[in-house]
Amino acid sequence: MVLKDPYNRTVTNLRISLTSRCNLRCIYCHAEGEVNPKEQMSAEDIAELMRVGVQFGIKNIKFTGGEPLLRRDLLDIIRSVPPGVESSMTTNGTLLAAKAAALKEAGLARVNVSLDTLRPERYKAITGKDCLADVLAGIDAAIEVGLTPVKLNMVLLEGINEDELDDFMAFVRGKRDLILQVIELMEFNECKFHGDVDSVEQELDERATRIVTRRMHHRKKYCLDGAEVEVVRPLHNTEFCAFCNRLRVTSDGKLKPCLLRSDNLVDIRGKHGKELEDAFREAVSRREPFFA
Ligand SMILES: Nc1nc2c(ncn2[C@@H]2O[C@H](COP(=O)(O)OP(=O)(O)OP(=O)(O)O)[C@@H](O)[C@H]2O)c(=O)[nH]1
Ligand code: SF4
Ligand code: SF4
Repeated sequence: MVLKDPYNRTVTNLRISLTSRCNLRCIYCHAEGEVNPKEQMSAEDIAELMRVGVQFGIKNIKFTGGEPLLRRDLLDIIRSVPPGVESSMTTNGTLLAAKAAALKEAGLARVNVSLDTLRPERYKAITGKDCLADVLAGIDAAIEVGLTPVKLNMVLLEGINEDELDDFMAFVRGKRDLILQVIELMEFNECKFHGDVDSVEQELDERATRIVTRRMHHRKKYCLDGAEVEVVRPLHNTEFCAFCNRLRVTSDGKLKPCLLRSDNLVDIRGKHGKELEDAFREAVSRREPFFA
């Protein structure tokens, strides 16, 4: 049975934050909208939630964080993804190289890697750590073992990396396993680095040889000179919200109907069986497009 919210949006995508911890300190981090959680869902609770989700029509599961690779039981969690469901993970990539093969073997389909710059000194300025080489090794390893397509998540930051768009396109050009995602910064805490995604879209509109509209969020995917570029522009974008099919789960066990709201969460801590199913239905019924 596939659940629909009151705005006729089906929910097929479950995004589970596995931890709020991270080994980086990005200047713009929104921590998936979580505010200092103290608890963490157990692997067993996550497995049960995924089974309930599948009962209600979930087809894709995304593991996020913080940094999901910091969870010691990550492989167990991936192994418990129900059959027939595609699982993927968004990671900062710093710890990926050594773990890519095991992730693939456990059943993970693909990864998205956060990478805002290809220049070591900028990487350190943005994330607080001088470890760009580790991330690049992680991307190579992910491609090598087939965690593909690997999407590079580049958050557009004014005055910091807007001049690197062509470098990023050159980086993904001709590599069928690599997709560039240019992401609009979401300002949770007054952040002054909001890059101009509209101009990027305009430029891509002019240069692209093919433009595809994805079902999810109606995101645009541009093909140009052998490079594939997707633009993620959520702010004040009513179409993005109208085609949102995602339900989030915070690392401490709350269903979160919208990334940008924290006032309508459904607590699932200690809930099992019928109670958990009811909570799932309740969370879907609380979903509203943020920008309407
Ligand atoms: N407002 C909003 N932003 C989102 C949503 N989903 C993803 N984003 C933004 O998109 C960025 C990239 O998301 P990822 O976790 O890498 O995954 P994705 O690109 O959305 O999903 P896939 O294409 O399935 O890999 C996130 O950091 C958010 O900034 C959403 O539902 N609402
Ligand atoms: S890698 Fe992601 S979770 Fe970690 S600090 Fe950066 S933005 Fe936040
Ligand atoms: S802002 Fe909320 S409703 Fe809009 S796309 Fe993001 S999660 Fe969905």
